[in-house]
Amino acid sequence: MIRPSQAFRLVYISWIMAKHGLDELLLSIPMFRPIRFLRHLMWWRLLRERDVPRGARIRRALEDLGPIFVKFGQILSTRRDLLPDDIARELERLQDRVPPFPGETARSIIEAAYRKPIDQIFAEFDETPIASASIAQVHAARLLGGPEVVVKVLRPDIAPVIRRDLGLMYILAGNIQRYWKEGRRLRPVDVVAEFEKNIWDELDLMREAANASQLRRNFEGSPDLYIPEIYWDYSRRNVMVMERIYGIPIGHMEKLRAAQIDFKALSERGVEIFFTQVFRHNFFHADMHPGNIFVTPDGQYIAVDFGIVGTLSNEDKRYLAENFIAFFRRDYHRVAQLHVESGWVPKETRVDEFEAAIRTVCEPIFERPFSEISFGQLLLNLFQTARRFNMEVQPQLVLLQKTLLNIEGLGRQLYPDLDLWQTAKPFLERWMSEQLGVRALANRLKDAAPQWSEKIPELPMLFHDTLQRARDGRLQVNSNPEELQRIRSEIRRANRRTVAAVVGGTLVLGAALIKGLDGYAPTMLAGVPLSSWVLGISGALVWLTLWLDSD
Ligand SMILES: Nc1ncnc2c1ncn2[C@@H]1O[C@H](COP(=O)(O)OP(=O)(O)OP(=O)(O)O)[C@@H](O)[C@H]1O
Repeated sequence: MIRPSQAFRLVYISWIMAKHGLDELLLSIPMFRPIRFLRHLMWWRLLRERDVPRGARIRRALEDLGPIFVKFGQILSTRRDLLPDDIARELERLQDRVPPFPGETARSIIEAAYRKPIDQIFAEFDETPIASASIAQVHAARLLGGPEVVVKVLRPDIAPVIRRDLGLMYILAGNIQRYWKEGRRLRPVDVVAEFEKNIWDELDLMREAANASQLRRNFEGSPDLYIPEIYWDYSRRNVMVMERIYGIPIGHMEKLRAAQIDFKALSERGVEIFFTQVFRHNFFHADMHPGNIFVTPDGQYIAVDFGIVGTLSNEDKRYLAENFIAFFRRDYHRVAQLHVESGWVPKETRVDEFEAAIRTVCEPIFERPFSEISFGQLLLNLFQTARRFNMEVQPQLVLLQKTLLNIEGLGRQLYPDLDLWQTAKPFLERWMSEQLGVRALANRLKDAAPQWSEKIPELPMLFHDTLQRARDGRLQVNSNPEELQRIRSEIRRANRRTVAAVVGGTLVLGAALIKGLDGYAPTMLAGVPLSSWVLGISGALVWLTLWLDSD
């Protein structure tokens, strides 16, 4: 059911879409058909630039619809596996820059979060933000103890706006899915659901602080990457305080050149850091846009903004590494086989057909020199192909592919001849050899060693205790209750069968004896020979026992 506030917003959305020439798209949805005539009242349709490409029109509409839609567009731009290229490229240009909220508001949010006046926390607090985005803004400050920090403050009242806009996105996505055949392929409702999860996560700065702490620990003492420290005592759900860093923004090539940075080494280090995060730490910074990366004069990277991170399962990592290696050997058969063996595509997929499809999309890529090949593009092509063969590409893999594209973009901007494969290959091959074969087994045993060293000293006592219980008849084996029940009724049945056999056998034997004696002088009971009584009763007993047995 649509609420009145949503209805107004829906009319506004329709208005904006019409303004950017997206009305055909909108009016193909039956819900909007009754207002089709409004189109003719929109005089600016006459002024509209008819030759503006559709991607640009969509981008402008999202910008007009506000920061939540802009954020949605940004995330959508990474779904190149779903979107046509022209639209994805335009959406990448969406800027998440919105007017800052007043510094005074930031101050009162901080005071409410700490329940004390701001001057009891900070010696200095700059009310003019360093940066302001749709979810939060960042202020420079200095703690009373002396260290320089930045304070990230969540936008006030952002949650209701997100809730309202998400509600509308679901309505639109539901209608697109229902009524627009071409749109169905894009799985709009799933896309909105994924966006919803991400955006709520970003509203908890404690989560971002925890991500930062984990990354900092992973790179403790590393000369390659520095992560600023989080001041936990001052971090809340809507306020986060961290060490202020100074570095040259990665996009400022002139400044990097002036600092005599070795661009080749820097770009290769970037790739290594990424692969280390994915394969060794299993935790990667997944928002690697240039605004979040800085470089120190001695060539060390610094990263900020930890709202989005990714992790991969061991299977995902194996999948990636094996696929990359097979790809670069141009062993498409192996790539196809890997997908079927691991169940990523249905078991009944024809390996030869899948192989041919992969070859078709990948061969043109290998036409170029290795130094120009993009891993991100390669993965993207693979995902697009695999999707045709019903592979559900997991969101964490899409996140990884997007980050890979960012890293490559940055790397090549720093050093256009960067040979990604040569940089990554030794790393991947080493990792694979650690996962497979004797070395992998040794590693796994080594990993399990601490548990073994705890358990082994307990073994003699355990052994002794078990034997003692067995001797005293106190040994109990715990199994699952259903299994125990099954075993119990089986034993009961066996017992009944034994009783039936013994009772039946004894009575029959008894009857035979009596019959033998009866032969000479039959003993009568109620006019029937005793042997017949015994035979009858034994038969009835055996029958009764067998009947009970059949439960
Ligand atoms: N520790 C820090 N030291 C110095 N500057 C920082 C620090 N953290 C963030 N900044 C500056 O603030 C800007 C915005 O920070 P951050 O990216 O964390 O905010 P955001 O709201 O997530 O923005 P966006 O979503 O646009 O990336 C950064 O690009 C950087 O210039």
